[in-house]
Amino acid sequence: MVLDLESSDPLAAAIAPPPDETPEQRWAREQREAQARRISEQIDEQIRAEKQAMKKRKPMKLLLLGQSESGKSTTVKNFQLAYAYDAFLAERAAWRAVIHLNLVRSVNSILDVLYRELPEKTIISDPGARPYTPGLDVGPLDADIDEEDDEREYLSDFLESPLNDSHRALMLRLGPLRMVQRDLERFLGAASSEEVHSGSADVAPWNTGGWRPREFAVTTRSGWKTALNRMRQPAGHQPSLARSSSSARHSEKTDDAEVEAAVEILAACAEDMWALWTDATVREVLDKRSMRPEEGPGFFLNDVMRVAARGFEPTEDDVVRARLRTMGVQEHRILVEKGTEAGCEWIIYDVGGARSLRHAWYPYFDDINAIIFLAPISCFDERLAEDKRVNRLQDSLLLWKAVCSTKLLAKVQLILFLNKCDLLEKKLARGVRVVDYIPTYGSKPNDLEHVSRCTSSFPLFTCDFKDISARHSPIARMFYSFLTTAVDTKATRITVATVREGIQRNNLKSAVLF
Ligand SMILES: Nc1nc2c(ncn2[C@@H]2O[C@H](COP(=O)(O)OP(=O)(O)OP(=O)(O)O)[C@@H](O)[C@H]2O)c(=O)[nH]1
Ligand SMILES: [Mg+2]
Repeated sequence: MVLDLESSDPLAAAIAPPPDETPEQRWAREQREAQARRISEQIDEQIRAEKQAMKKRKPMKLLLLGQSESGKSTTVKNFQLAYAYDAFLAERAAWRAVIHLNLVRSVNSILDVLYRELPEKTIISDPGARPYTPGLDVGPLDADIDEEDDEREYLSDFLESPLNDSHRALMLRLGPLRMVQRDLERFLGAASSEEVHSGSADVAPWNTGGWRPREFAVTTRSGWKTALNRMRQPAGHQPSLARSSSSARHSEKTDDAEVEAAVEILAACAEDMWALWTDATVREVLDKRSMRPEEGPGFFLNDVMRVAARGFEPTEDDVVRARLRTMGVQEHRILVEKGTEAGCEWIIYDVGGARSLRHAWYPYFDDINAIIFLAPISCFDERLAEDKRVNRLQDSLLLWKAVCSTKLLAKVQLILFLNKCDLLEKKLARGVRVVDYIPTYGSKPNDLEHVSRCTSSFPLFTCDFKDISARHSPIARMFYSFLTTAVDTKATRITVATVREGIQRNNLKSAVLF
């Protein structure tokens, strides 16, 4: 049988010339088709030229600013997810050790609190029961305790501790996690430590001459990229020149062995960690101390059975929620992989936000296209880790004021992300009252809508930032602000797209209308 292709292909049949086409009609059709081909070739050529131009164009430079734990690095991860997914995937496995560290840190900080509920005698009276590795310290890692309070509570707790023998046994079984924390911190380097220099470092050291030239500002050995690079080396990789000596190889082997040992200990402790987290008495003790690890950075206890399992592979969400602080300034190059702007390069500078690290920011103010300033809006009732006298929201406002008034940034687009809206909502729902921390809030409704929105009748957080921008910018500038939850990757993808397009066209529309 001969198959009539033309009649069996509906498309060919649809565009085929009519069978009774006259020579004039045929001439006209061929003219139309030639014209269509020319237009199509012109469009192809235009796209090719635009892509070429995109490649040649100067990269867009974006600087992320904000206090520590405001969500800057989390925002970078959202950019990578949206525009450099392959690069994001390449780093994903490397986050495993960081997530493990986040997990043990949560458990150890809970244990610290529980140890304070136990009379000291109880802890040391039964040392043989501790399945500890020699050299392991006993007691809390956290030195940030009010001694007097502790003693007072210790005396009363001695008489009636809510914890029983099975809690004590559980705590002892989880003891090896202290060693795991230390090993992982040593392995990941300085960025893994949450220790901050306390004291009264300036809110914006560049305004008081306290900044350093760029070459001293970049931390090459201790940032989170360095930590991740170490994790990314596959087994049997070629050692780098810097680490090719036999002692370096020896220390690499020790590191690998320690990380593997950490994985084993975590897997062995998984059920106990879950038992600790879900124990009603433990929760009561944490509540009594107003301790909410689930609202803190890098919280993975709800997923402990998955995260502590051997062979755990971090998901996208895990990576976005993982916490590793930024030291110095980290540069991320994002080559847009798809879409009309494929080939366009972005350089994102992610800075360390602690006060003691802000001296490194100033050299990056030069020659940038835009700044995203992150202010964690949920922090109205918290204090700075580096200076307990300072309210975190107040620090963000002062920092915003300093950035707005910096002359070198007068023509730079500033975009404000009022971040951590999810935590703000939870806090307000829990009954934490804004007026208790910001008396001027008065009797207005204590909900997200009123706290975060800027309206003439409820001028709170957003309005404060807007007023500062209007009053302190050297030349008039538009105010762009977004309410964000950077760990919500779906919602943040939309914000990031709006912001990226806006910066590219220098014409950003605000997501919040005023
Ligand atoms: N619940 C919640 N957590 C967030 C949000 N944004 C960031 N986080 C978490 O807050 C922690 C700190 O975020 P980072 O992005 O590391 O903060 P940073 O501003 O880079 O901090 P530094 O590097 O110290 O300057 C991480 O564990 C994030 O997962 C948010 O909107 N909601
Ligand atoms: Mg960071």
